[in-house]
Amino acid sequence: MIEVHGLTKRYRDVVAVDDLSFTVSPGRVTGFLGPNGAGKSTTMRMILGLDTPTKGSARVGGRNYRSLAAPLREVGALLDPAALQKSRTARAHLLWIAQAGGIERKRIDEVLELVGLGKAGDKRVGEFSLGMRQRLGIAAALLGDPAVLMLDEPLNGLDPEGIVWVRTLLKGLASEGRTIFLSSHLMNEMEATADHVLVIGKGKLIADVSVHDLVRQGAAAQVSVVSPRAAELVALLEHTEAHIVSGADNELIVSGVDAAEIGELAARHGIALHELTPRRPGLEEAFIHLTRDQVGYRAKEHHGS
Ligand SMILES: Nc1ncnc2c1ncn2[C@@H]1O[C@H](COP(=O)(O)OP(=O)(O)OP(=O)(O)O)[C@@H](O)[C@H]1O
Repeated sequence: MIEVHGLTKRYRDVVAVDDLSFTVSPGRVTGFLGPNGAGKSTTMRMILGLDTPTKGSARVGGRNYRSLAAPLREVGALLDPAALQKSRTARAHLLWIAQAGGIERKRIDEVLELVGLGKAGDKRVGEFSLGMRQRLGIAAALLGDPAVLMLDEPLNGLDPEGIVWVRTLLKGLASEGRTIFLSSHLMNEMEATADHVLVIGKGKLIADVSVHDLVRQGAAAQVSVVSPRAAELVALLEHTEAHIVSGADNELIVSGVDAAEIGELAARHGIALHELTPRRPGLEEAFIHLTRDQVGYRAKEHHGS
């Protein structure tokens, strides 16, 4: 479990993390979402004792990271896959970390196999693709077989097969009862990977919600409509509750009315439809909706104070 309470980090004139409190529970994958500069990396660095909070606290398994007796066995972390010594082989890199963390040598081959680098152990890290470096970073995080995993942007640079691989790995580790915390701004990938998300903006917590609820509540349902007579359909829809979200050429994205209503309306006027598809809003839309609401709320709050 990760517990963050009132966590704050102020750099000279920037409040990177602003009075943040949350809990990351074991047994599920928790995504950490927020736009660039929202404070995700700074939060993760403070949890790992790499940055000192201006205020507040962060605990892993009930303890401050710096007071953990065997940190690699408690928390595995992937922060910056570029921070590798290029002349070292993958195995030498892992050996260096294992020795510092008091981890037995035989674990190195196990984690190399686990991340699909079994045959690349003796290759120099400098020859690795970004995806291979991510895999090596994950191998390093798993060395101590920790109960908590924290990964900053682990999907960056991975090809689709690599993304599916990380997703399957993380879900499997969560189902063993581990705490999995990963940041990403690839919303759609997060939707398929995480069970729960924490969303931050400008260092503040905006949402702490299950992916299911966020998607369900987050955005209005939309219908995609394609018709060779789209302009006429737009004119007819203007007399209904419909809201045209976007319209390009023959394609319309409509909210406020359902597919059946649009189909009936078109049929009554003899307008052919080439496509009529209800669209389930994704995490990306839900996220945009959520952050937009937050801006309005903040503005009101500011006005009143
Ligand atoms: N060492 C530092 N000195 C000064 N400002 C910093 C420092 N580290 C981070 N910041 C600032 O703190 C804010 C939060 O940065 P952080 O890297 O934590 O965000 P992030 O959510 O991880 O963003 P990204 O998705 O781009 O990685 C940014 O405004 C950043 O410029």
